[in-house]
Amino acid sequence: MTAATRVLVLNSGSSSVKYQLLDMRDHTRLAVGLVERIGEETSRLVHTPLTGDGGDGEKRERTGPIADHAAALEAVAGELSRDGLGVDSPALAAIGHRVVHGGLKFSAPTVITDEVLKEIERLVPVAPLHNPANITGIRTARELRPDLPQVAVFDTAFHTTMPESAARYAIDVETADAHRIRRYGFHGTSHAYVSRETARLLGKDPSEVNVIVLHLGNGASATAVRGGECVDTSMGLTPLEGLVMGTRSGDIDPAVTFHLMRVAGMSADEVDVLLNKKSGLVGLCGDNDMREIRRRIDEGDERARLAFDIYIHRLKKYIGAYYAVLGRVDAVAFTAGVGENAAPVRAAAVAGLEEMGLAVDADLNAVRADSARVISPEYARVAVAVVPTDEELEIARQAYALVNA
Ligand SMILES: Nc1ncnc2c1ncn2[C@@H]1O[C@H](COP(=O)(O)OP(=O)(O)O)[C@@H](O)[C@H]1O
Ligand SMILES: CC(=O)OP(=O)(O)O
Ligand SMILES: [Mg+2]
Repeated sequence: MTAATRVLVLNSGSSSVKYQLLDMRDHTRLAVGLVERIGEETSRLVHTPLTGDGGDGEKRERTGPIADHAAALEAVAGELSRDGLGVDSPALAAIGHRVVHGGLKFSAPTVITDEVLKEIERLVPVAPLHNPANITGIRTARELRPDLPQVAVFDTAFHTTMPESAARYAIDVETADAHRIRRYGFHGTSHAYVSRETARLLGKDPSEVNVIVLHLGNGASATAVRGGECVDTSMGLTPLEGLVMGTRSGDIDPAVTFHLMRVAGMSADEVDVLLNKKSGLVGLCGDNDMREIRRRIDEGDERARLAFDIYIHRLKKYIGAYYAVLGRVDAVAFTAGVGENAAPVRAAAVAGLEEMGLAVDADLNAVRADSARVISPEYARVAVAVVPTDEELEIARQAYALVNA
């Protein structure tokens, strides 16, 4: 009988599923893929079986409507089967799931029982774009392999070390406690992985370094990490607080909400949709993809320019804030889709911060690479780095460690 050493990881987002199948003996990727634009006519599945020696197999791509997350996961299971990597394989040790909101209960990876699933469902109102997709992923995977441990790895877990001074909102304590209103933070799996990889890049132990991690994807968040532990993060009760994002506003005066309800006659749900789906970059200029925004700026588009400037202004404020929170900063790490790929964002975010020891070398910043790298000049006191995130690998590691514990 084959030893069960593989882990399938499902990272279900609001309209996408990213997945990886890994062999945990040496962390070899056996297949990677993505289903995007779920629920639209132009859904796209890209599946790549990998040869195991680091080389890519033949990439398979198909477009056409995929109605929902359940259908997306069926399609993924089908693709894996075609390569002899089906979820029915006895080599599979666990399925690891990214779960965005774990509330107060979960600060570590957890084997999913009916009880755990119920708690994840209870948290839907505080992660309306994310937890429902995660739940569908879990249900579908359970139906496919009821015998296999399904492990939840929570975005919120890494942030449970935040001191109360950072985690509490300055609102009435009884009301806050009655409704579990506090700052939870998200993207924790990425912040944990990237802060560790940044320490490694500097040749130091994570316990020795203070890092500001800037996870800039569709959702975006900043975290202040002191000696390997999160001490502050920009997202709050929900993934809406903090930085300007693709479709989310990030920080606003909370009074905007009741102003919109009282004066503009909007319902709570309408405000929710406005701030989560019609704000951020898309609300400011109609596009949420940083590539498209840069292209428009190059053509002289003023709205795209303003959207970019607002995005950068907020980012810079958080760098300054977390510098102050940490007192001493060893590195600022850029990660996720925008952070890893958009050199103009990195350059603009630290421009003018030389007095704080922060600078970017234009040539190093322009290099395109898949590996972690320092992009600050030799003389700079603080290392600025690009550190690719790997939420799937981190989820696989945690899930595998748990089932083997
Ligand atoms: N080459 C690139 N240049 C600039 N931005 C990019 C590039 N590639 C991806 N992005 C940005 O990354 C975003 C997606 O980031 P990602 O981390 O994959 O997000 P998520 O996991 O939240 O879906 C895209 O919306 C786009 O704005
Ligand atoms: C929590 C969150 O914002 O996740 P994502 O960036 O995947 O939307
Ligand atoms: Mg992401």
